[in-house]
Amino acid sequence: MADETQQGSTNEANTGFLMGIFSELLGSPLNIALLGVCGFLLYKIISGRRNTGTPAPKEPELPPLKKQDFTLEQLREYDGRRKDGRILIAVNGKVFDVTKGKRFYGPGGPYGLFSGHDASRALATFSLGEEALRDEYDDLSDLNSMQMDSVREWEMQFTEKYVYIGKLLQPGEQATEYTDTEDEQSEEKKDSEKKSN
Ligand code: HEM
Repeated sequence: MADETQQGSTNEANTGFLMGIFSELLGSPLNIALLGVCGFLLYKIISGRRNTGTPAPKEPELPPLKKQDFTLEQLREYDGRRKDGRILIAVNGKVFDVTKGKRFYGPGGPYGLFSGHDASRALATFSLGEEALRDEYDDLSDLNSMQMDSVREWEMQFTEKYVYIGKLLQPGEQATEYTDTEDEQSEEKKDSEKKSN
């Protein structure tokens, strides 16, 4: 009996706690807007993943890109709408081929605005607004240490998942002349990644 009474008050406490979180979440227009954005992103990610019944014909994989560095202008060409649909994104000064993540970064995808851009500031500040994507080279010098840690974490995630193509060049910086051996090395890395997947 005492157990039942205790159980009852624990349930009440839990319900009260959940109600508290719920009213906190819906308590301000900003929170409601953020919940809306998150819901929209989840919807986009889930609907991009959902099987429609008839499997889409598999698109041929693009040939690997030669190792090379990019200026911001050159990077912009790779937004998934031009250049055979290839998509490149820079994170913390490194350019990655994210074409295989087309459902995220392709036109209409939840993170499509990053395509052909340096996404470092947007990722560091958890922002999906245009203001986080600069037209000029962004040295990120105004970000705080937590935001810089976050950029480095994203860089690690991208390094694990996608192929690194080259550096994002600062204004006036010369592009590196990569040798064919370096290209072969990145090919070998890609092959061994494919085998381990
Ligand atoms: C709060 C709302 C958000 C929700 C619910 C959400 C949800 C998700 C989920 C479920 C995934 C994993 C998808 C998968 O692996 O299948 C994902 C990946 C990702 N999200 Fe979000 N997200 C949110 C906000 C954001 C924001 C604000 C940014 C950037 C500023 C962001 C950037 C990313 C990136 C870059 C990926 C990785 C895609 C990849 O693997 O290449 N997300 N998100």
